Amino acid sequence: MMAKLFRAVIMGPPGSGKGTISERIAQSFGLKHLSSGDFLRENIAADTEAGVLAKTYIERGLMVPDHVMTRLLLPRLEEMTRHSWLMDGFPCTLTQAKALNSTCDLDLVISLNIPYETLKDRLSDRWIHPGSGRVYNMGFNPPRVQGRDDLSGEPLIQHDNDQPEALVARLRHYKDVAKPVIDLYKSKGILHTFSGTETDKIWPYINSLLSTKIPSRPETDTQHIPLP
Ligand SMILES: Nc1nc2c(ncn2[C@@H]2O[C@H](COP(=O)(O)OP(=O)(O)OP(=O)(O)O)[C@@H](O)[C@H]2O)c(=O)[nH]1
Ligand SMILES: Nc1ccn([C@@H]2O[C@H](COP(=O)(O)O)[C@@H](O)[C@H]2O)c(=O)n1
Repeated sequence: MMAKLFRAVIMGPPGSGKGTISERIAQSFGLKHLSSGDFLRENIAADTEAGVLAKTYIERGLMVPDHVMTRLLLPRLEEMTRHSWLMDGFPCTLTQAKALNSTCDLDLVISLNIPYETLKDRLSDRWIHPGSGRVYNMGFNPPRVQGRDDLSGEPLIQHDNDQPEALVARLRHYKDVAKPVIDLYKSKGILHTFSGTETDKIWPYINSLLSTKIPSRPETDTQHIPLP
């Protein structure tokens, strides 16, 4: 018999650990990790119409407009009729949340609440493999060879907008746009907020919450179909 599918969203400011925690959730509970940042990078690499448009915003450190994000992501989510998934980085505005709402019913929203000083330290030490989006941190999860991606051996880069000067504006923007989204999910009774400075300390709480919501790994109960 097929298990009930589970739909979750993870929210948080830049550097709060959404990607890191999503990977752990995906591994432990078999949810498909869908990253809005990865979708954007795939579309940019493939030169799609939405990708070309999105690139002009990302290059300037700006948020991609709602209509581009929804046009890009909602069709992908609609295809995922047989998967449990965890969406990372979308929705991040009320317009995006309302659009997602009209596509599916979410079971759970995880919101990460991480102090500014922690975000600043993490991001100034974040290194990225531009080809895959794989993320490293020189203290927390360093690459095996300094400055090189573990899988491809290609050089890692840092983003200018991860540096403290740009971060203040990004965080202010996040707070403004995320507040009504958080309020919406709170009013639906599906919001769970986790605060702290270390992913390893937050993770056990998220793990036990999900253990009460997802009885078994979905891929043992559903057919596993790769993403198109
Ligand atoms: N020192 C430290 N670094 C961490 C911890 N958790 C995650 N990181 C690192 O912090 C950085 C940000 O983590 P991500 O998982 O990319 O955060 P995110 O919320 O997905 O960030 P955005 O993609 O910018 O939205 C990465 O370099 C991680 O390796 C932690 O507990 N301690
Ligand atoms: N809802 C979103 C999500 C992301 N962006 C833009 O993509 C960039 C990369 O995203 P990551 O999650 O991989 O950091 C991000 O800096 C934004 O420019 C967006 O606009 N809207």
